[in-house]
Amino acid sequence: MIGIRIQKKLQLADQATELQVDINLPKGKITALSGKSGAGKTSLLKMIAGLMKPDEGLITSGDETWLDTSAGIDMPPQKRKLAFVFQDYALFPNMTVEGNLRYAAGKSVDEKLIRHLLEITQLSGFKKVKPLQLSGGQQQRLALARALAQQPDLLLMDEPLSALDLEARQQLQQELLLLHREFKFTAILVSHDISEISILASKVIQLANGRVAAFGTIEELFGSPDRNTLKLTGRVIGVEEQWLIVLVNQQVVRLKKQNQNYQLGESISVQINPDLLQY
Ligand SMILES: Nc1ncnc2c1ncn2[C@@H]1O[C@H](COP(=O)(O)OP(=O)(O)OP(=O)(O)O)[C@@H](O)[C@H]1O
Repeated sequence: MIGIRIQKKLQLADQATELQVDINLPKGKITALSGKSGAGKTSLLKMIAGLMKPDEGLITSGDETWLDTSAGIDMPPQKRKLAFVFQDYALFPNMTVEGNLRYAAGKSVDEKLIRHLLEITQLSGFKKVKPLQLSGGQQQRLALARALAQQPDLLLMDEPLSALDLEARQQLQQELLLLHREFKFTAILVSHDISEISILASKVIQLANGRVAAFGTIEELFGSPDRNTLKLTGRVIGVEEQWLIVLVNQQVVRLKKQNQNYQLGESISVQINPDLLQY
């Protein structure tokens, strides 16, 4: 488990002047971090990574303490076992695809892991190619593979797929899911995309007014009728075994099926947390 308790004075978008977060991240799961622009999502990631100093805080990863301001502990970023994937791929342009992975793996290169990562991200045929010769989707796959080659305790992803077009994005979501099934890494995923969150994350942290406004499963935040939810009309655009894919407010949402009799194109009533529809 990764324990995160931080406090920092910040001028946030919704007039709040302090970011205060106290959460325990479940191990081996992807947790989504959502909130409006300027809510403090990137700042929170930077503090976890050691790139921004909180006024007060305690961050632990298993038995390791990454930060404890009361004890004067502040582990430098390179010592914290974490990896990043950002929107802009930040790859080493002068190294080949394989070189990028080897460099990330460090001194103790696990050849089997490198081969496997190349295979699963469909980059085996591009081993000797430099990143700039790859498509956007391939570059982002390489960025993901490179992050996993580091075998981090925590993977931080800040809108990793938002620069890609819809098709590449949906494909990468599936691959990310495959990679997660295989490697069971613990991750935080900043995303504004409800369908992406519902596909990839098992829990969602919602930041608002400098606080954790909600922290729960997708169903708890998106679909529970006893919460402060909005009733909207959506159109069924996909029917899966347990899930319905619904277009609502120009967004694609994945909802648990209530019964078996849904038709493609049918209008249905859905209940959604309104805060999650305002981006
Ligand atoms: N180093 C810093 N010192 C002081 N304030 C900062 C610093 N970095 C960011 N901020 C402020 O903190 C607020 C939150 O910014 P942050 O980038 O964390 O938001 P965000 O939720 O990631 O937004 P977006 O979704 O637009 O990326 C902003 O108002 C920003 O101006």
